[in-house]
Amino acid sequence: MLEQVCSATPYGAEVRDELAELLSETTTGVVAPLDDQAPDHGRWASWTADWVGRPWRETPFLWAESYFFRRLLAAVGYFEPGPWCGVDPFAPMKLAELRSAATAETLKAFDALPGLTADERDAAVVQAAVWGNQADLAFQLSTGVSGAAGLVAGGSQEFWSLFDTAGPVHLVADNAAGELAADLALIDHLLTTGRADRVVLHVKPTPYYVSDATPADVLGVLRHLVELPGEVGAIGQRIWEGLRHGRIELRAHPFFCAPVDYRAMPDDLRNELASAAVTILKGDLNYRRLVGDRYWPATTPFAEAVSHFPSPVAALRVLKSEVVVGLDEATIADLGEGPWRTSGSHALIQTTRP
Ligand SMILES: O=P(O)(O)OC[C@H]1O[C@](O)(CO)[C@@H](O)[C@@H]1O
Repeated sequence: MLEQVCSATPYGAEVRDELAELLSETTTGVVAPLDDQAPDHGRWASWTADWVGRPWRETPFLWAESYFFRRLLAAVGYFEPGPWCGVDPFAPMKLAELRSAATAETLKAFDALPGLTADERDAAVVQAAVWGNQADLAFQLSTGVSGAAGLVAGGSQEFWSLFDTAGPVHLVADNAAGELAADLALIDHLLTTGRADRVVLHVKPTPYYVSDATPADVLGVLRHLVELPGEVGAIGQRIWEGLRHGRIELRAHPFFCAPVDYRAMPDDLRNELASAAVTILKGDLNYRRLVGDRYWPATTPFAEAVSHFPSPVAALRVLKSEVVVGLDEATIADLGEGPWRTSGSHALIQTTRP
């Protein structure tokens, strides 16, 4: 990943040296504190206090991944006044993904939506939002992604049955490019079918996990959509208007890049999500932060694992890590010992109300 970052942007020797030091520290060294004065310094000081000075290999994986991305941004001068201030080191990868043949195919598929029955449309937009999560650049770098084998839990009907109360729907997004386009199509469907009268879209405040969506990526995807013909262009236009008129709100709370799970949500975010009719959480990392990043027995009830969450929840996720709950014994027996938990070949839709 660090090599990709170096070849995607012509950083000078100083930045390249910082990245080389980060590689050496994270693979063989001990955790160093942040040495920048970015506005989030104080927050990170409390999240890192327990781990500074300890070997990286002893730190919890969820924490290590997040801190690695925070340190990577510092190393490329993202927070310091200078030429690289605010320059997203992953932007070239995200742009390439948005312009790729695979994304073009995903977007083209949305043109079929108007010709489907209402039930088929319901199923198609949920399916696109779930499997869009396969397109994840950090994951592709670490595994080389495989095909889609099937859902291990839930389905479109279970998902839609959750939308029977008034109030805003919150969607906590994951990756940019094709996945975000599918999420925007889902938001459009929520609004056009009257399942939601307002949607709040949460993205990351700063670049993260290579392909995670930031506000700049939302604009990039939206500009791409509105230039396309057909239904996908119409979806882009409606989302654009939704943002202009407040039916859709965009947020980038700092907690979405925090190295801790959702049990530690700060009060402002908790209070906001408490008013949600439903919160939709996309992707593997959000799932790990939702249920807790632990090797749970897979039969642990989903409702039990997410009982701390302040609103009804729908998790849409491709499985990319060992963490999974809410499966039944028969499904686990069918899946057997293979790499289904981590290969990206299986997905799930899980819902619950508090
Ligand atoms: O983009 P997503 O679906 O959150 O996936 C991110 C996942 O990819 C990895 O970074 C690498 O497999 C996992 O650690 C992480 O949970």
